[in-house]
Amino acid sequence: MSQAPPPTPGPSTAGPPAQHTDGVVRVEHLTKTFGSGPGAVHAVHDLSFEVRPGRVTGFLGPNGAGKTTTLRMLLGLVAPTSGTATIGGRRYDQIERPAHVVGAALEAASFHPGRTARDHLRVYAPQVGVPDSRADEVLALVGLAEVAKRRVGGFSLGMRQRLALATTLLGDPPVLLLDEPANGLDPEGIAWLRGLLRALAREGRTVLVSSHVLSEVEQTVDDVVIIARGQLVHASSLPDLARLARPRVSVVSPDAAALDALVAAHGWTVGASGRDGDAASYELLDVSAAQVGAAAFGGRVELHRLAGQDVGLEDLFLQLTAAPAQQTSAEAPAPGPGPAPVPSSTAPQTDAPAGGER
Ligand SMILES: Nc1ncnc2c1ncn2[C@@H]1O[C@H](COP(=O)(O)OP(=O)(O)OP(=O)(O)O)[C@@H](O)[C@H]1O
Repeated sequence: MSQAPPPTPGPSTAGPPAQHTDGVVRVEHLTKTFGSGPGAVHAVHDLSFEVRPGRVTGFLGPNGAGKTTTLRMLLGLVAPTSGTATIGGRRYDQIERPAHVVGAALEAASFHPGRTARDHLRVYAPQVGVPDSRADEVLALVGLAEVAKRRVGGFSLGMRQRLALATTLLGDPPVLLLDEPANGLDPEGIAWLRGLLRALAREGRTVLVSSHVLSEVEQTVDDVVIIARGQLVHASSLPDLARLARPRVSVVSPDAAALDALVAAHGWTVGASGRDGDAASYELLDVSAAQVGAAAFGGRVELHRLAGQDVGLEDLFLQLTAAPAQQTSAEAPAPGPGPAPVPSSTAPQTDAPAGGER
């Protein structure tokens, strides 16, 4: 794929200036239940978070966590059961000239296969209220200038993703909501996307990017909002999330009593423990294998296993999203400039078969 030049979407190139917005995306006690009764699907439950301008925020969660439903509520495509979702303090239906305030790319956009990339954008340009020439500007921004006259039917998934992104940029919006934009991009394309999103945030835009894989956006995002089962599990800056990743040591001794005493004497934090006859196993947190090994050697405790593990961010993400939903950002040191977390309810969720509103 060809590289796009650095993005320079300025208001002067995109028609009339956007209406004033502080660019803050705010979700407050947002709940969406599809259907009712025993078949109801609790897609989003009492979800609250805030996304700030000038930063790229990863909106993360496993498949079915409720990311797309939340984005659809922000865009007025799905009515919340309760709670509010606003952009710059307004609900989507209250925003005048919304294409100049928020650009959104949800799931795989559908394009007329017989149209060229340029024509696709020229169809939208008058609706957005920008001149035709804006089509070529945004094609250049997303690295599609060379294929502007090719029919979209022959485009790869990655090229379609770029075209979807170009469409969102037509109105030069200060807020971008992108659902899995890295989907279908090759590594070079992902590196390119990272550069573009970071440049757009540097210009002061609010950039919210959803993904079900943290590692995909780890090098792109400043902040993370992590959800699971429709509820918030963590919101902070990325460095604060990284601080939650705790080193751990797995240790096994055939002498359970001796290992119990050693663990108790050192006051190590026990993540998990088990028994097998006279043998004991422990998973210890915030301690290194070298420290445990030295203590066992000094205390003459026989060990049959000693293994240290650094918990990577992806492991942490899996742990957070696998556990019952709970707010963990309070554990993180000084939240810094990340998204403001709002504790979510820990009411149990029931996943029921889909059906109802789309
Ligand atoms: N129109 C609908 N009717 C019924 N259930 C729905 C509807 N839309 C979404 N759901 C359900 O809501 C839950 C959340 O779905 P959603 O698409 O928001 O999750 P997601 O985090 O975006 O997942 P993915 O990463 O797979 O896109 C899922 O159980 C899904 O099946």
